[in-house]
Amino acid sequence: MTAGSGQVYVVTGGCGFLGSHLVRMLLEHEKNISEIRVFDLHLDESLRTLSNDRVRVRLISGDISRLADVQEALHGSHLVIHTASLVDVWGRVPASKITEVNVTGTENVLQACKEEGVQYLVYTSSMEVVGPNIHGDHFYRGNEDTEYRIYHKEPYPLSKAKAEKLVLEANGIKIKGGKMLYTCSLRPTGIYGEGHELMKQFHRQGLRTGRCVFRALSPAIEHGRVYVGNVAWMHLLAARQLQIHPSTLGGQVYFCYDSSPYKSYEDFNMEFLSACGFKIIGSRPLVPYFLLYLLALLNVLLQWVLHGFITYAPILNPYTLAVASTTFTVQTDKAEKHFGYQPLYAWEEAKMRTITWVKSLEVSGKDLKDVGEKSNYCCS
Ligand SMILES: NC(=O)c1ccc[n+]([C@@H]2O[C@H](COP(=O)([O-])OP(=O)(O)OC[C@H]3O[C@@H](n4cnc5c(N)ncnc54)[C@H](O)[C@@H]3O)[C@@H](O)[C@H]2O)c1
Ligand SMILES: CC(C)[C@@H](O)CC[C@@H](C)[C@H]1CC[C@H]2[C@@H]3[C@H](O)C=C4C[C@@H](O)CC[C@]4(C)[C@H]3CC[C@]12C
Repeated sequence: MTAGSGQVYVVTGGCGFLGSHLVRMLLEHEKNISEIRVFDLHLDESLRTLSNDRVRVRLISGDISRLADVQEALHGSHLVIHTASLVDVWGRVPASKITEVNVTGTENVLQACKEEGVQYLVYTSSMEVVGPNIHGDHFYRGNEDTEYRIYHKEPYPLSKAKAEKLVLEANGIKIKGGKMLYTCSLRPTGIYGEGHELMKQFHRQGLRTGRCVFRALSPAIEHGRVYVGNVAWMHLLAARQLQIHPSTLGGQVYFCYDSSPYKSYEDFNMEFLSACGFKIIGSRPLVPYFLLYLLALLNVLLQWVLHGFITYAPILNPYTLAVASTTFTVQTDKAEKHFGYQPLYAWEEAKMRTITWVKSLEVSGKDLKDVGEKSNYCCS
């Protein structure tokens, strides 16, 4: 197939953690495309070099919350994978900004699909549109049909739930050219893998404490995690099959899953950090929950006091503690049944790829210098 004879895909948020893996996945495994438009507020110029004689990678700088930017990016395209989002549960940005990007931005994508005659939209949603809620209701090996007391108060999950609802309701609407728009929504659980910003923070934090991770969460609380490569693969397959079987996938939601083990958030992270000599201290939480909650409240107070002077957004706050302390695991085969999804990467490979990347953080030495670590000190 010569360049230019295939389809044009738009990946919003294509320079992000998931987005950049998705662009590479499309380049490697999707033979029906001739152009990938990477639409993002913050461009990663290295993606431009991924163009080859078959597929052009075109970087488009734009703001998803500006309709004109989105219309221009979607003009003449065939399909949109909408991953752009402000992922913030730490109070880094105002709630209004999260709504503007995640909800208004999604409205703009839908409006642009309608006006530009783009027939297919795959939306990157999140487990958070379901939970966990702050009541501590566990979601244990649940699926897309599991009843759950959904309760959102925080801006981020609220925005993802609103955006997903808009996307699903838009399935089947008439668009320019008399065609119909087909949409589906993918709900990843906690994504891990090469480039995960939060893992970088945990690594840096661990270096500051002599490669010791002090257990704060009960090991009995399980959190579903999914490898970024498998999330990208599921998006590719959903995009492909939405075009072939729109009545099957249209208006549907799918949890993203693979064979990553069910573990507590901390124990799962140690699967990678232990390869760098990190050790987790304590077989059960070292501090009582009420003390952790008080620390979380103190962080909220400090964030409020420092607001306007500096952005104080520590990992621990009442919301992240509640989420981390509530089991949320999925067990489903809906994506396999509807569009033949099977994880592309087995757990062992996903683990080794992630370990290789975490180890590269050490080789870069930047983290070590930042925390003044002199050697590979390992706590006893
Ligand atoms: N990371 C996870 O654990 C996780 C889990 C479930 C779902 N998700 C979802 O996956 C998607 C990608 O998340 P991620 O972890 O890769 O986050 P990320 O922050 O790495 O990527 C988001 C991208 O969106 C871009 N963006 C933000 N605001 C924009 C705007 N106004 N206009 C255009 N682009 C904008 C950012 O520049 C970034 O490149 C999001 O929709 C998120 O809700 C993430
Ligand atoms: C300070 C400790 C208690 C520390 O271990 C807390 C971990 C906590 C910051 C994370 C635990 C679960 C994470 C969330 C989960 O993986 C799913 C998410 C959905 C996604 O759409 C956005 C990110 C997140 C909310 C993710 C954020 C970090 C955690 C709360």
